[in-house]
This record gives sequence, C-alpha cells and structure tokens, in this order.
Amino acid sequence: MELRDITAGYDRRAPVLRGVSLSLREGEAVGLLGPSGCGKSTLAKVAALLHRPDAGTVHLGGEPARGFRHRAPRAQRTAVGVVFQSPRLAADPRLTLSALIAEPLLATGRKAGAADRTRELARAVGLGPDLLGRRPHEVSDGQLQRACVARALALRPRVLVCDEMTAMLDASTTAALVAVVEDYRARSGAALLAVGHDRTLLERWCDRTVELHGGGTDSALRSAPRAAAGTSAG
Ligand SMILES: Nc1ncnc2c1ncn2[C@@H]1O[C@H](COP(=O)(O)OP(=O)(O)OP(=O)(O)O)[C@@H](O)[C@H]1O
Repeated sequence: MELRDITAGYDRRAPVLRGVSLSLREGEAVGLLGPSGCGKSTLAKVAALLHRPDAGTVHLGGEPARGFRHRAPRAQRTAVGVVFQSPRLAADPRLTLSALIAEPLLATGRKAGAADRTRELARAVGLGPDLLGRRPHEVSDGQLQRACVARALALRPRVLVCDEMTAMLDASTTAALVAVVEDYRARSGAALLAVGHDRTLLERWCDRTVELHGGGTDSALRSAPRAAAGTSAG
C-alpha cells in the first residue's frame, strides 16, 4: 500500500494532514505513533478507504484507489481489513458474535463455507462456541474485540489497519490479539498499519515505527527501525 502526498481532514481550509506519504511493503508491519490529535486515525481511515483525502493518492497493489467509502470498489474495499479501538462503537449491537464475524462473508456472496470459516476464525481469536451465540452486550470488551479482529480477517485482507486495537484491553488479551494478527501476517504476507500510543508495544510488534507530527501547517513522518533484537510481539 502506498499513501502519496495525502492532504486530508474535515475542513478543506484547515486540513489535519498535509502532504503525508507512507508506504507499506508486502508483509511489512508499520507502527504509527504521534501526539493525540495529530491525525493518526485520519490517516488510518484514508488507508482503509473510509475517508476521501482532499489531495494525494492511495495505491493498493500498484493500483490507484478508485473510490472511498461506499464508492470504493468491492475488490479494493475488501482488500483492507480494519479494527478500531472501541468494539462497542464498531459492532452492530443486534448481531450475535457469530453473525458479526460472518457478515463480510455473506455480504460478498461467500455463503458456502461461511459457517466453517466463521468457526475457524472464532477458534483463531480464542472465542469458544458458547460465546458465538451472544450479542455484544452479553460479552466483555475483550471478547467483543476478538470478534472484531476475526471479522476483519474474514476476507483475508492484503492490508490490515489496526487503529488503537488494544487500547481498551488488558495485557493478556492484548498479547493474544497481537499474536493472532502476527500469525495472520506471517501466513498471508499481508501488510499491517498499527496505530497507537503504546510506543513499547508498537516498537516490539512492528518492523518499523513512524511518527506523525501534525500542527496545521505541515505534517511530517519520521521513521525508526524496529526496537533492539530479542524483543518479540506481545
Ligand atoms: N469526524 C470528524 N469531524 C471533524 N473533526 C474531526 C473528526 N475526526 C477527527 N477530527 C479532528 O481531526 C483531528 C485529528 O484527529 P485524529 O482522530 O485523526 O487524531 P489522532 O492522532 O488519531 O488522535 P488520538 O491519538 O487522540 O486518537 C483532531 O483535531 C480531531 O478533533
């Protein structure tokens, strides 16, 4: 994925991001750090094709993004999986965890095999069958976030964007979900953009970290390689 010269925000006269470029190679994990409000989530939404930049381009597998939000073509939209910080805001409260995980499969016409794939994904994220029939208000934040990660992986995305995925989780759920994402990345060759405030976690987890500096008049990214050898995810 390549983000080229992205200018984006919510008011064209005062963009949050100005001329930000970032590329993720196949299989690469990049951690995105920066002070609160500098535009990390905005950049994550642009990368996930959920927010149209005012200027600049997003390339996926060498192809320019042909639209954003509902205008993104299905093949490009499904190539990017997203996990947000708050599963309570992200998850439809009416769906069971099973339906939540299966929804992207059914919405893209993959009905055959959807039940098996849902069980496989649930197992991978550590959700037992007893939880799959429950709705969001009947499970913990950690259990719900596990379902959201499973859902994000359902269509085998080429890029996974995790925006503060672990911010609301305890240490053991954080470690478990980082391990799930890492296992998927290792097997699939997908790239990862992980946004967060936990520098220690991102420096251990990712191949490199980049620091976004907002500030209205210009935004810049500074790169740093992975933390010293010997550290490992989770
Ligand atoms: N939907 C929106 N409408 C208007 N302004 C927004 C919207 N979303 C974010 N902003 C503003 O854009 C700026 C950047 O927000 P963003 O969420 O991208 O920052 P961030 O670096 O992810 O912050 P944090 O680390 O606190 O999550 C902030 O000033 C924020 O108030």
